[in-house]
Amino acid sequence: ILGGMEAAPHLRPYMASIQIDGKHLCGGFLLNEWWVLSAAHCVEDISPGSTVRVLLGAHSLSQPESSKHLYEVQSLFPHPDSHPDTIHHDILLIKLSEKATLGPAVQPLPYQREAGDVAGGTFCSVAGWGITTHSGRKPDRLQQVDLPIMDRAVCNQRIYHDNLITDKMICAESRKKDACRGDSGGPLVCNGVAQGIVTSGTRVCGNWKKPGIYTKISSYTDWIDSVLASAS
Ligand SMILES: CC(C)CC(=O)Nc1cccc(-c2cccc(CN)c2)c1
Repeated sequence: ILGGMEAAPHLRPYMASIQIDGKHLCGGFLLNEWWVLSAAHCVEDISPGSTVRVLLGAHSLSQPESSKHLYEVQSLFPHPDSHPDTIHHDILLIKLSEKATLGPAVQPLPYQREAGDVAGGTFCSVAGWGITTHSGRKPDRLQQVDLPIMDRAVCNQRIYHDNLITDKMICAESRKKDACRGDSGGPLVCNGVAQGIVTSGTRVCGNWKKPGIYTKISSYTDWIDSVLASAS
């Protein structure tokens, strides 16, 4: 997260750290006791031998916290139409190997099921353990930032993303404040509801000419329901 601040500890109890061999890779968030939502690009480069785990209940990645619990993963479901070299359908469902123990620091986050667009100018928030500087500084503790949504028609102008943004994506402004490497997969939360998932998009951070691109969750509710029904 660029241009943000340290989050209040455990006030975002849905936040997940997706870890490979004990190292933070991406964000994610808890849908219910068995399932976490994240971004497909997060798992595209995982070698067969490495182990994916999900850390819940954390504020600090390194310090012991009574609410922290590292969960094994039963299965990964990247969207079937996701692809390493496109930004479409960048969404991933993760089934935990055991039911997450809920508590004050571990809670699911409701997500938008109804079709429709968040109005341009609406302030939403993003949180994550992604880099906080352009030089790649990695925070130990969860960071957050508030960002205004950018209307899709504006975001598709040539000076911005030049018709790259589909109706399955959301744009948010990126001037100085932005999500960045390691924040992919985290939720874009508007009025307490997850509307989007952080995607790497053009892999640029903090440049107003390249607004942040978020997978629009309400475009994928049928897919989410079908995976949860098939794998539960
Ligand atoms: C998918 C990961 C395993 C690899 C990765 O994340 N790369 C990467 C590199 C540079 C910027 C970003 C990035 C993330 C989130 C938002 C944005 C856009 N502001 C960029 C992401």
